[in-house]
Amino acid sequence: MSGDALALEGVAVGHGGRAVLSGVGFSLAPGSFAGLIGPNGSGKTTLLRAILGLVPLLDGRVTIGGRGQVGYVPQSIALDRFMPVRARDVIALGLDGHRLGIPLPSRRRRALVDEMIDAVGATGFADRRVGDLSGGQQQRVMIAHALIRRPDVLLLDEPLASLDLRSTAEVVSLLARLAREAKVAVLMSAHDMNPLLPAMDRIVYVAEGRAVAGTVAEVVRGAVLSALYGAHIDVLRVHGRVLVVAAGGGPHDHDHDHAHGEDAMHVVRIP
Ligand SMILES: Nc1ncnc2c1ncn2[C@@H]1O[C@H](COP(=O)(O)OP(=O)(O)OP(=O)(O)O)[C@@H](O)[C@H]1O
Repeated sequence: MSGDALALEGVAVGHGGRAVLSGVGFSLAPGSFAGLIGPNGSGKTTLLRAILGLVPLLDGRVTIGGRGQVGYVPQSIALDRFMPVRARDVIALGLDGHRLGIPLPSRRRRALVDEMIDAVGATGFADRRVGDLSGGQQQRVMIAHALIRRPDVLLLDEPLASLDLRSTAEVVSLLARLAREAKVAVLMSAHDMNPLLPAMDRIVYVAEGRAVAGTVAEVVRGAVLSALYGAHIDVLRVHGRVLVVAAGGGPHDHDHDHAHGEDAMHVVRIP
């Protein structure tokens, strides 16, 4: 653990005593940017919620470094379109989370909020109602909300879902820069690793109840993923994108098959 922002050892998580994932072990240094990648239903949300302490561990240990602070951007942010709350108010609410005792003086508060607005590039829309903002702008607001208390670890659950290509690339590079500059370890889940490839220092790949972790070069390999899936997997690199290809079964249009395991992401089946 020494010096790590986050360390998991032999972690098992699940629901109602039944494990969804087990034997999960990895650590993240401060300032690192990691992707938690896996098919729909593989346990990404459950693992993030377990790191937060919202789901009990069935086994193993989670250690948070530094001051032990974790920030979280949950999967779906239901922002009421007509809620009369400005982006800067949502960011300021992040300061109040668990704060007992004396509130911050308002000038100090405003300075912290302005600093965060600047850090996430929200200056142009900080005074607009959150409900009127685009998905990418709302994501920036929620990232600022989670970061304002300077957590040691920032967890984000599918922050790229529902963003267009351009906002996706912008949010990924923003998170990678914030990780480095704020020395926070960022762990974000995604079912497609491709948007994260330019930025990811580490990948935690979950499937079939287990996880493998390391650098992209170590993990995203046919032999490693075949062992994880328990089936022959090829990793193809096409025009800078990674395709994870499983032999067997019929050809799949994975965009229309979100209900089933690996087919719901970047796994293509070759007959
Ligand atoms: N509260 C719950 N009670 C019982 N089972 C649950 C609960 N939440 C999730 N599960 C089950 O645990 C498994 C993992 O779900 P989880 O939401 O962690 O996966 P995920 O990888 O985040 O999926 P997605 O990408 O679709 O969000 C699934 O089989 C799901 O049905």
